[in-house]
Amino acid sequence: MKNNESALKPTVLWFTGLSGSGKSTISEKVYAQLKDRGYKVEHLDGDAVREVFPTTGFSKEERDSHIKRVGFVASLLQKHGVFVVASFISPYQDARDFVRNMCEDFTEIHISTPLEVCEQRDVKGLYEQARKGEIDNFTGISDPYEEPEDPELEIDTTDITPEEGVQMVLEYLRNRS
Ligand SMILES: Nc1ncnc2c1ncn2[C@@H]1O[C@H](COP(=O)(O)OS(=O)(=O)O)[C@@H](OP(=O)(O)O)[C@H]1O
Ligand SMILES: Nc1ncnc2c1ncn2[C@@H]1O[C@H](COP(=O)(O)OP(=O)(O)O)[C@@H](O)[C@H]1O
Repeated sequence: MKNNESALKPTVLWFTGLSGSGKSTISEKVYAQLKDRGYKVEHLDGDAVREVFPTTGFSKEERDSHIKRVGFVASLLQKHGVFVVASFISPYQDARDFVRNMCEDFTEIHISTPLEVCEQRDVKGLYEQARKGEIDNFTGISDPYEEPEDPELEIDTTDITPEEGVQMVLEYLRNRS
């Protein structure tokens, strides 16, 4: 491994948080860092999975099935020694716990950037549409987000750079190995 660092133990790095909180930005960089260090790693992202399965909606039932399916895939990959970087809003505690219990090694990372900051960023213009009532069941506006009860790591991206967020994740992985 790079710089003779001791090997990191593969886990499912599960990024949860509001739209625009920074899940994709940080998780893509963590994915690249792990790959660069020679680890087997896969990235599962909400938007990418939903592009393949466009009929998946945003009711609790649909979100829960979607999260349990991708969680199952993540658990299989991790069991075979692959790091999994998963970024999903995954707003419900029971679905996240279901995935945690299914995985041999699970690391919940709450990207806890507050709603006001996410809404101000409005990366995709979705908050504006949700406020106008043009999108139903929008997390944080017209649908709940249940804050993780006991995440392994919490990162608020309001006043940090994406690189600082990545370093927090890598430091966590080094410390637990
Ligand atoms: N109603 C509603 N609520 C929340 N998000 C919405 C909605 N409609 C579309 N989008 C877009 O879908 C992305 C979230 O997909 P996920 O699979 O991560 O969501 S979930 O885990 O099933 O809750 C999310 O992407 P991110 O911004 O990357 O989180 C949005 O772009
Ligand atoms: N420290 C940070 N970490 C992650 N994203 C940040 C940070 N600071 C600012 N941002 C910006 O916030 C936005 C987050 O969007 P994105 O990663 O798509 O969020 P999500 O995947 O949670 O919807 C991006 O435009 C990104 O450049």
